[in-house]
Amino acid sequence: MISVRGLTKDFGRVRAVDDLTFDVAPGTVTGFLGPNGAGKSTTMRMLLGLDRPTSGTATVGGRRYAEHAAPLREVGALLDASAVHPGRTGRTHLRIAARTNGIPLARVDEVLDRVGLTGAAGRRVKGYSLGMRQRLGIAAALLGDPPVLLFDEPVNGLDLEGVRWIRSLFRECAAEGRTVLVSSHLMSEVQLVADRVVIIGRGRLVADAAVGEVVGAAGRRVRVRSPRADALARLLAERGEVTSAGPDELDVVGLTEAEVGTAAHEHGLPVHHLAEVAGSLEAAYWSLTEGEVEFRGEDAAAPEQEVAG
Ligand SMILES: Nc1ncnc2c1ncn2[C@@H]1O[C@H](COP(=O)(O)OP(=O)(O)OP(=O)(O)O)[C@@H](O)[C@H]1O
Repeated sequence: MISVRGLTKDFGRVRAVDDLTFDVAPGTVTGFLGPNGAGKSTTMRMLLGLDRPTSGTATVGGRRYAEHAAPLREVGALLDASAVHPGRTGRTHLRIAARTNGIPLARVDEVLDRVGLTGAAGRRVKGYSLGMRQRLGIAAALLGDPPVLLFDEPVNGLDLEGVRWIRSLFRECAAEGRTVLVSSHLMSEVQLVADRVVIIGRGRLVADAAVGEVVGAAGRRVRVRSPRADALARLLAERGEVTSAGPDELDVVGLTEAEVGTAAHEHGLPVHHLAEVAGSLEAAYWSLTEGEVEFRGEDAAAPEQEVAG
């Protein structure tokens, strides 16, 4: 269980985290989202005792990091996969961590196996690819078999197979009853793997809810294509909210597929395509964090996903 209460962190005049309160429950994967500079890393660092809160508390299992007798057994974290001595082998890196934390050495080979690094364990880390370093960082996080896991941008540097692997690892960890908090800027990735999301902007809480709830709030719509889109738009505008989605294409909010199809049919307007479009986490994220972003391109449009059928 992760518990954040009134957490605030100032760096000089910059308020990086601003009165943040949320919980992350065991048995779930929770995505931790926010624009660059929103305060995700700072929050994670405070959970790990690496930064001291200006006020408020960040606890794991009911205690601050420093209050745990054996912190690696309580919380495992992947923050910066490059923070490993390059001259050491992967196995040596983990053995040192095990020894200094009173963890049996036999655990080292178990976690190497779990992250698929057994074959490379005897090689020096400087020869590792970015993906292998990520795997080593994840092995270190799992070393103490902790009930709470924190991952900061864990997908960075992983290839497609690595991404699939890490997705299933998160799910397995949650199924084992662990609390898994994963920060990411890859919205589609989070939508695939997370049960819940905590979204922050400028250090403040923007959303803390189930993924489905957040996506639902972004609003589903019906997309319809017709060679007589103008006439159809006039007709549908009497009943719902209609916007142009491209040449001959409309998006309709407030009507079902059946209502759009029936209305078109009744007025003899041809329809070449008709489908419900699901709101994506990305669309929800943009609408929730609008105004929370300090630096953003002019046309950061949010792509949507079409629901099959
Ligand atoms: N050690 C520090 N000294 C001064 N300012 C800092 C420090 N660490 C973070 N900040 C500032 O605090 C704010 C939050 O940064 P943080 O790295 O926590 O955001 P983030 O959400 O993790 O962003 P990103 O996705 O870019 O990693 C930013 O304005 C950042 O510049």
